[in-house]
Amino acid sequence: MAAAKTDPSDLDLTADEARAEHARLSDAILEADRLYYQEDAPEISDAEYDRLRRRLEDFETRYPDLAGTGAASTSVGAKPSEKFAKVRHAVPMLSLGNAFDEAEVAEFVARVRRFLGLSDAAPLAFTAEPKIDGLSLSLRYVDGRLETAATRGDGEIGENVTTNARTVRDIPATLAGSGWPAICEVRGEVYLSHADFAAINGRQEAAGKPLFANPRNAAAGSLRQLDPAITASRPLRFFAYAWGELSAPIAGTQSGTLERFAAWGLPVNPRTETFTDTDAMLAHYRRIEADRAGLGYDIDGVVYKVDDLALQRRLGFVSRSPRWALAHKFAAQEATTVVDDIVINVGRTGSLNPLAKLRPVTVGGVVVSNATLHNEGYVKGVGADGEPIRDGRDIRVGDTVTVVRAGDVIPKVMDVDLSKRPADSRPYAFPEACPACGSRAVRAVNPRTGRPDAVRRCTGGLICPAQGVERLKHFVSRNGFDIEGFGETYIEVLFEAGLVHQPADLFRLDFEKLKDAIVARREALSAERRAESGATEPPKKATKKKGDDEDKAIKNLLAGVEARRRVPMNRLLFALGIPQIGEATAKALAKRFLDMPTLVAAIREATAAQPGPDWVELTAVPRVGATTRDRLLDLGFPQDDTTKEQAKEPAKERARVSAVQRENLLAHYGDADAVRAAVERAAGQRPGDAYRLFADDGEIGPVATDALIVFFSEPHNADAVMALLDEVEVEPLERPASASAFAGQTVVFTGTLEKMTRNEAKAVAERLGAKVSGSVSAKTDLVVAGPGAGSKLKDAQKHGVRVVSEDDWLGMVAQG
Ligand SMILES: NC(=O)c1ccc[n+]([C@@H]2O[C@H](COP(=O)([O-])OP(=O)(O)OC[C@H]3O[C@@H](n4cnc5c(N)ncnc54)[C@H](O)[C@@H]3O)[C@@H](O)[C@H]2O)c1
Ligand SMILES: [Zn+2]
Repeated sequence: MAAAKTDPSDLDLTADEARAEHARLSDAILEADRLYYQEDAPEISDAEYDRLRRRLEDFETRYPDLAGTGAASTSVGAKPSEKFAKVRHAVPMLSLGNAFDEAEVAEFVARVRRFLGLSDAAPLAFTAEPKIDGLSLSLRYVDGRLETAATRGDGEIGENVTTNARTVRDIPATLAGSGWPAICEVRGEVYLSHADFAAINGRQEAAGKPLFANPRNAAAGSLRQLDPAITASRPLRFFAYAWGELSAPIAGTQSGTLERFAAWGLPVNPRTETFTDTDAMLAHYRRIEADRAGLGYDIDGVVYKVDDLALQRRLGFVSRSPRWALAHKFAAQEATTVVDDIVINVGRTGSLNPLAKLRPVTVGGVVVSNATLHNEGYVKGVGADGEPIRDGRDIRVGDTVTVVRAGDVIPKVMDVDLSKRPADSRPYAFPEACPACGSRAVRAVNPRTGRPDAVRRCTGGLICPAQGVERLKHFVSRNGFDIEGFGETYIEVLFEAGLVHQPADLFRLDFEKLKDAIVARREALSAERRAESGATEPPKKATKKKGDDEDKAIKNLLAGVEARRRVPMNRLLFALGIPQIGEATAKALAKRFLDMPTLVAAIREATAAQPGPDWVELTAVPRVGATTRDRLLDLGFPQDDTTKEQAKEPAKERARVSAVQRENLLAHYGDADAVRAAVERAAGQRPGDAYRLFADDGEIGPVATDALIVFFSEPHNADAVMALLDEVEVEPLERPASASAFAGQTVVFTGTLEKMTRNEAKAVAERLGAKVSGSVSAKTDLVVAGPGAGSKLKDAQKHGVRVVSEDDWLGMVAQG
């Protein structure tokens, strides 16, 4: 096969040493396979994995006695996960032989010709197809209808993912056109676009869930789900390029088959071409490699296949792969360099993102000098609790590291070469204050695991310039202050102009300042446009008419702000954008604490009455509620809750935990002794009542309590809230009136409303229990019409729906 790249030190191994090394390689490959295929979470790079495979092959060439003796020598993929039903493939799903340079491709072509007894001059066609970096899927169509979808698994037996595959839009439920065999097994690759991958990871991050390392893992993780609703929410894509069982032949060539696939509504990769000339084929490979970053999805090479299916049959298979195909992989997108510095970027959601400043190095043709280090957990080797972090790399300034680029995703630091670590290096001290605003930065405890989150976040949400724009947009948004006219653009303009840093600033705007900022922005924009179009003449003066319109718009903005100086407490709380405080929690807080000074004082008291870490951890054990927790703290963890004798004793009886709780406690702490010790420690760390007022309220709970404490402990935030309270008047909780005369009615607003904005009108109607609709039908109960109402008014008359003026409506509302 490939030119042997044997490590010279392999040459003089004793038979025992060779066997041991062979076993080590085989184990390393099987473990990497398990992590990659079963867990969708590889721990080594693809290039590194390919090196292991290649070394195993070379080893077996060098020591023929060992050939085929390790489990990895002939394995494909990994065993199907037990989570799924199994599907036996009628035709096995194999791997592909690899080539890493052009000489190996030439060798492959020569080998095929030799095997077929063809002279160098005899024509021989190959298809060249992008090698999509996703996961392969076999779709069994019976009479044109999708019957089963299965992953590759170990090549013989795959996982049944039919329900999930049906949610993938690229996969037709029925084949289009005609002429497909009654049994038609279509194979291809499920993948994710770069854009969708980024969106999924964005959502994972927002939900505090682990991020996917790359689009392939995200695609595999999304398809291999027990809950098809999750698969359906991920925009998976599909390309067809192969087949399994067919009850009748489709075409005589690979390319002909792909054409038929396309006619049946199966997506086929548009960059597939057929070549009879090796040089032209390699030129195609280079073009695809050059276009790689712009494709929008990951590919890791080009697959060449003998086009003629009769010749494919003659060529047959070697152990893991067909003899008629070859995967020509792209040059490794990785390189080794030194970390000169580690710096922190603050993300728009306040995450402290570590970035490695690298000694510049060329990776896959691009000079790289920055690479992401993901989060604090990744940079560090051990967590605050002293436990090693699962994916923690312990990366230090001065370290020699491997940098990997995948598609157009930002380069990342993968591995540290510990043998090159300077003797005086120190673990990186991750900052505990936000570099953008100086507020404290904390790692929230994950309520599901009781462990700190891998990401550290700035707590200065209301004043942090790195997050400011996002926080302010949230503040004015519909479910927050709902300030009429304040779209995202205005917030950006005012933030950039330095007029608005924190919510209170919105209420301190005046006409002149606002106008200056808007005019400056408009002039900057038109200057930019002129520079782009190369025009040289000076800007036109704004006309009088335009100026008047602008003044009117600014007045309207200010009126929108004034209209919100009175705000229900729950809206204010939600608008602050405190992590974990959604609309429901904001309502619960407003219900319990009635006004802001009372709430702030209660949070201060709760802060002083906080529990110790062991109490918090106990609280995080799933299904252990406040009542059970307190019983445990009072009475200890029971020896055994199953014997009747013990259950009779009143104390033991009261200390009982349910079977599920017991199991969860044991799973969390390890064994009964560990639970007992933890409960004892927690008993000494109980919080005061001021804390429990929040934490034991079913609607607030410990997670929100901690988030409030973190938020209000940051003086910047507390000051910003006080500044806001100086500007606005807080009303008590906003309640939906269920018994109103409008409950359950459908109301339509039309024409120009003069006393309220559309949003306000809608909010009022909804608060009274009405449904607001955009069109008039026989089901409409009431139309509120302002001046200029048109077709909706006609519709109302047609359907005999009651029509009232805005004033009438306000009168009706006032009466309830
Ligand atoms: N990082 C790790 O720990 C790790 C572990 C295992 C595997 N891997 C990666 O997987 C590769 C080997 O695994 P493999 O056997 O799954 O893949 P392979 O590279 O040997 O190629 C076979 C696969 O290519 C895919 N493919 C994409 N486009 C194709 C096309 N047009 N025609 C045919 N096949 C196409 C199919 O899914 C097929 O199963 C490694 O080279 C490595 O990149 C990485
Ligand atoms: Zn900050």
